[in-house]
Amino acid sequence: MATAARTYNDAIDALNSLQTPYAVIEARRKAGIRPDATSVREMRGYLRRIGYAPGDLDRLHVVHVAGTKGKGSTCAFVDSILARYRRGGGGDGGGGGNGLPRKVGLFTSPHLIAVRERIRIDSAPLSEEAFARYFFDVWDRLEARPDLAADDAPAGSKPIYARFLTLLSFHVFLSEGVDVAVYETGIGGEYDATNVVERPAAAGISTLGIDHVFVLGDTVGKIAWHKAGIMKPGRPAFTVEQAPEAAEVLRRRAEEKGVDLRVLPVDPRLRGVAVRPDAAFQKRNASLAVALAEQALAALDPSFRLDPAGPLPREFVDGLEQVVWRGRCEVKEEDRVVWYVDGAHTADSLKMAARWFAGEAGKRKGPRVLVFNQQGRTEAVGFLDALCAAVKAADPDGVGFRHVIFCTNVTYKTTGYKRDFVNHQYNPADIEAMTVQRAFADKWRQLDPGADVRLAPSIEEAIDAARELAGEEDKAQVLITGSLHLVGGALGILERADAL
Ligand SMILES: Nc1ncnc2c1ncn2[C@@H]1O[C@H](COP(=O)(O)OP(=O)(O)OP(=O)(O)O)[C@@H](O)[C@H]1O
Ligand SMILES: [Mg+2]
Ligand SMILES: [Mg+2]
Repeated sequence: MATAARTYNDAIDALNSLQTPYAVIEARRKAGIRPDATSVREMRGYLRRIGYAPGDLDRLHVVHVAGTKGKGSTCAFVDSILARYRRGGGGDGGGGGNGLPRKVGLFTSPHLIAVRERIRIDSAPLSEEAFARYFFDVWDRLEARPDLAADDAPAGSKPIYARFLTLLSFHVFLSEGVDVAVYETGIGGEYDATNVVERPAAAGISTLGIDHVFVLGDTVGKIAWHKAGIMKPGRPAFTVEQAPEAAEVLRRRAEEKGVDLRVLPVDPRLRGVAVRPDAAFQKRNASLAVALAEQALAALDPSFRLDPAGPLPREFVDGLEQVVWRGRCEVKEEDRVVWYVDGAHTADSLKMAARWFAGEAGKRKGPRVLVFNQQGRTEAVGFLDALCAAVKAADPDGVGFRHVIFCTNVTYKTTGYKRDFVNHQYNPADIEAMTVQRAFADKWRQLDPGADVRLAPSIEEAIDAARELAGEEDKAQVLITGSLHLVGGALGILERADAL
């Protein structure tokens, strides 16, 4: 990388060069190579190479969140609550002086609209300028000290995409004086890049289910083992009610580690708090967030305690009710279309999304339309049954989706991918031939022979096609779901600008 190239776009190009190519992923899969403890050792090596020791991360009072579903939502709730306590910030919590957060960091994945939204300070995505500057700091430090910690991180090497971003977040937050940072794990927990954090203010495990089977295992128990890896001895840990197999693994792992793991029911203090959507899963996320935010505030001010008998302070209520977490259960209304946008991409979360859409769209007339993709995951064919059935069952006419459009995640018809969405991890030949989309279409025709099933080579063309499907009088009711990349691209197109 030439040192003259230093813009945001240059940073994203450099970052994209750290993606593991499709061929390498395939080779590893075939050889059965899974991540193991070397990944965290490697992270420690890189951390040292960019100038930090794991103990430096203690200054961030990290709230660490793992889980199959609801990680991002839980993190967003915690961030939004903490924002109300920021010194000089939002609510009247700002007057208190000591013991309040000065700056709050938020690290989430994947991104919806732009890479830089994964690293936020005081809820705002890092600016392009700051992202580029910090990005090349880290890049240069890695190159300047190739030999340091060569045992853990091979000399001359660079960390892969997600690990680089995690290192970048530490550099950003420590440089900016962040004193509470909320961290979403990438994949799993035990071997996740974020697991270099040794003394979190609190760890939280959201709802467990099946995802990333190749890396984490094919049962909820095996998956729970990985997620449990973020719990640290002597540090507070929380989870929500889980499937029995998962609950048992979490309990055992907590015991081994000497962690007092608290299993939270839906918090009764949420009664009367308008959490959106008004669904059980979101109340579980909110319950977890309340406990995590309380621990974070207590880490800065040991006298901070919520009244267990309730009610929640205004700051908590506002934080929960006013959270902004885009691409999840979003509704956007146009002249001829109501768009329902949700980034669900696992079997369980797609069921939630279908139920949510069926409930909302059920209040209106107009043809129901599905825009769906899930690139590179053939098992997603199996997610379509529940989606089809849930929407059909909730339709008084028993029709369900009248039109179904399967598209790729290519953003635009003519110019291809937005830079932030370039993905080397999928087989380009499959995208070109629309292999997965064809398999989805075949499946849907079996599930519902009455539906009009189509393919679209890009998100833009899928949206154009959906707009044509509005009834004479009634707006088309369009659910866009299956992939966060699809949803992010769609929001960018619908808003004709970066939705950031
Ligand atoms: N606790 C939950 N249980 C089941 N589904 C959920 C839960 N929380 C959220 N969802 C669904 O999953 C979608 C993604 O939520 P969120 O971004 O919070 O999850 P995540 O764990 O960060 O997922 P990702 O794997 O994309 O990082 C939501 O739009 C919603 O449909
Ligand atoms: Mg995931
Ligand atoms: Mg997420």
